[in-house]
Amino acid sequence: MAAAKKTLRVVVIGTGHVGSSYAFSLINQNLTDEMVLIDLNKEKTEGDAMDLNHGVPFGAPTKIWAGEYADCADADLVVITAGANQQPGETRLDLIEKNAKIFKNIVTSVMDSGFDGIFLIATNPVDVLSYATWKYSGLPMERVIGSGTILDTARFRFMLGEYFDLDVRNVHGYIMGEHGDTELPVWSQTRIGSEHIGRYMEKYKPEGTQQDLDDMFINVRDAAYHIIERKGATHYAIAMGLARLTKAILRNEHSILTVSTLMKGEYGLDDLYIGVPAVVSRQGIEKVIEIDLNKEEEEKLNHSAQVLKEAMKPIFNV
Ligand SMILES: NC(=O)C1=CN([C@@H]2O[C@H](COP(=O)(O)OP(=O)(O)OC[C@H]3O[C@@H](n4cnc5c(N)ncnc54)[C@H](O)[C@@H]3O)[C@@H](O)[C@H]2O)C=CC1
Ligand SMILES: CC(=O)C(=O)O
Repeated sequence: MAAAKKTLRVVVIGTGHVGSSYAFSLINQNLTDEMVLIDLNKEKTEGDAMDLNHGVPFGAPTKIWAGEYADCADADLVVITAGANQQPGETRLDLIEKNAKIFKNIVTSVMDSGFDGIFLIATNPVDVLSYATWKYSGLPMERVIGSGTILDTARFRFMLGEYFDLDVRNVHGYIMGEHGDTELPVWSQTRIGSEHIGRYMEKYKPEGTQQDLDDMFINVRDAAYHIIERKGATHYAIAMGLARLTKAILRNEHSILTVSTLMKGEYGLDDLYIGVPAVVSRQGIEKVIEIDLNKEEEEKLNHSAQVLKEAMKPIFNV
C-alpha cells in the first residue's frame, strides 16, 4: 500500500488585518490540509475560525481551528503577522522595539513546541524581525524567510503595467533593499516582455520620460503611507503575497521572488536580512540570485543595508 500523504499544516500567528486576510487567501488556494489560528485575542481567532470554516463547503476540505502554540509542533509553516502596525506618519522602523519584544516571546513559544518547519515573517520592520526570528529560533537561515520586498515588487509591476497599458504579468522587475523608506528600484534590469524598459519606452511610448518613472517609484515606495492614511492598514495585497510564498514553499516551485533573507557575502553584504531576489522552494531559501546592479543601484542597496544595520544595533549589537 502506498504511504499516506503527509498532512500539510500552516499556523498563522496574529490574526489582525494581515493574518486574517492571509488565512482567507490561503483557503481559497487549496494549498493546505490544516490551518491553525493563534492570537492574543483568542475570541477573535475563534470567530475567524468559525467564519472561515463556514466557507470551506465552497472550496476544498481544510481543517481550521483556533489553536495553541503546541499546535506548531506538527506545522510545516508558521506565518507570523502579529504585532503593532504603523499609525499614520509612523515608519516601519518606528515599530522595531515594540515588535522585537513580542517576537522573542512568540518565537520562543513556537520553538518550545518542537517546531521543525519553516517560518515566514510579515510583521514590520520585516527585515529586522526576520533576522530576529532566525536568531531566536536557532533554525538554519534557509528556513526563516521574510516577505521582504515581495509587496513592493508587486506594486512596482502593477504601476508599470498601468503606465504601459499592459498585462502586469509581462512586466519584469524588482524592488530590492529594506521593505521601507530606503528600498530601490532596479531599473537597469527592468524588462517589458523581453525588451529593456528604456528601449520599450523609446519604441512604444516615446512621450514617456524618466521623470514619470521616478515619480512612479516614489508612489511605490510610499504606497503603504497612502493606504494607511485612507483606511488605517494595508492587508489584501500582502496577504496574497504571503499566499504566493506559501505556494512556492509547499508546492516546491523553485520560484524567484523578492524576499528578505540572510546575506552571507552576496551583494557584498553580511549578517543582515534584506530584500533580494531568491529561489524559494520546499527547503525554504534555495539560493540568492545576484543580478547585475549598476553603480548607483549598488550604492543605494548599500545605503539601505547600512540603515537596517543602524536600526538593528540597539537590539542585536551587529
Ligand atoms: N511585510 C509587509 O509587506 C507588511 C507588513 N505588515 C505588518 O504586519 C503587522 C500586522 O499588521 P496588521 O494585521 O495590520 O495589525 P493588526 O493590529 O490588525 O493585527 C495584529 C494582531 O497581532 C496580534 N498580536 C499582538 N501581539 C501578539 C502576540 N504576542 N501574540 C499573538 N498575537 C499578537 C493582535 O492581537 C492583532 O490581532 C504589522 O507589523 C504591519 O506593519 C502589514 C502590511 C504589509
Ligand atoms: C504596511 C506595509 O508594510 C506595506 O503595506 O508595505
